Amino acid sequence: MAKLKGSPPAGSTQPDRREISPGDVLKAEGLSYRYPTGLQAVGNFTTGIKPGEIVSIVGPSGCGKSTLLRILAGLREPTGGVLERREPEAGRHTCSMVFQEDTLLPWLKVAENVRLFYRFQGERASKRRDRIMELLSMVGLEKFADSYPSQLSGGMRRRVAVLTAVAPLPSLLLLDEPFSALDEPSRIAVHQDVYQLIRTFNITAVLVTHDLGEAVSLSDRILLLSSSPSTIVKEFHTPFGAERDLLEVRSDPRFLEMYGDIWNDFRRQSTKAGV
Ligand SMILES: Nc1ncnc2c1ncn2[C@@H]1O[C@H](COP(=O)(O)OP(=O)(O)OP(=O)(O)O)[C@@H](O)[C@H]1O
Repeated sequence: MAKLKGSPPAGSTQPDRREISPGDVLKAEGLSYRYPTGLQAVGNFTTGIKPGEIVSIVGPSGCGKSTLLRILAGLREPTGGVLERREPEAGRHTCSMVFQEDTLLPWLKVAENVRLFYRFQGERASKRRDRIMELLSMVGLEKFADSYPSQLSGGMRRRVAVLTAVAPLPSLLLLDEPFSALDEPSRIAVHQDVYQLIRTFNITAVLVTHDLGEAVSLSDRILLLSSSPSTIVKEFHTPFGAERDLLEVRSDPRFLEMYGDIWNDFRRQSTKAGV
C-alpha cells in the first residue's frame, strides 16, 4: 500500500469512522486539508473503497470536493490523517483522473490522444493501434480515430477524455465533474458508455458531481459531505446492482425515492453553508 501521511488535523475530534475493510483499494482515515491561506477545506474524512466500487461525492458548492479528490489522486498531500492506496495488479496503472476542463491535445488526432499514456512511455505509434481501436469502438467512435478533437461534439470529446484515462487500465479512476458542461441528453448518453467502460475493466471509481441524478444512476454508494471543512454527513447505497441500464434506472421509482432523500439532506447542508 502506498501511504500518504499528514500530521493529526488541528482542532479535530476523533475521525468520523466509516467501515474500512482489509481488501479496500483506497483507505482514508481522518483525512484533512488546510490551504496555506489557513482555510481548512477538508475536515475529517474517513472511508474505505472496495475494489470495483463506484462512489460519488456530493456536497454544497465550495465544500472541498475537488480538494478531496486531488488528495485521493496524490496531487495534494493531506495535512492530517492517513491515505492508503493499494498497489495495482500487474499490468495496471495506479490511478487516472478525468478533469472538468477539456484536456485533449488539439493538435493530436483522437486515436493519438487515447494512446498518449503509452507515447509518454516511449512506445512506437504502431504498437497499440488494435487496442486503441477496440476502446474507441466501445464508445462508438472508431470512425473518428483520425479526426481532430475540434471535429467532435462535446459529448464525443468527453468520451475521448475518459478513454485517455481508461487506456492505461487504471485500478482507480477519479472523475472531477467530468460531464457538467454537457446538456442533459448528451450527459445521460455519455454516462452509459462510461459506466460500461468502468464495469468492463473492473475499475474502482470516485466521481465528484453536482448532479444528484448522475450520482444516483452511476454509483454504488454516494457520500454526502458537509460544508467546508467537509466531513461525510451521510452515506447512501444505491439498489440497482452492477448490471444496470442507466436509462431504465432513471424511470425506476427507487431512483426518484433516493434522489428525493439525498436532495433533502443536500439542501439542508447547502442551507447551512449559505449557498
Ligand atoms: N488553491 C487554493 N488556495 C486556497 N483556497 C482554495 C484553493 N483551492 C480551493 N480553495 C478553497 O477551498 C474550498 C474548497 O474548494 P473546492 O474547489 O475543493 O470545493 P468544491 O466543493 O469542489 O467546490 P465546487 O462545488 O464549487 O466545485 C473553497 O473555499 C475554495 O475557495
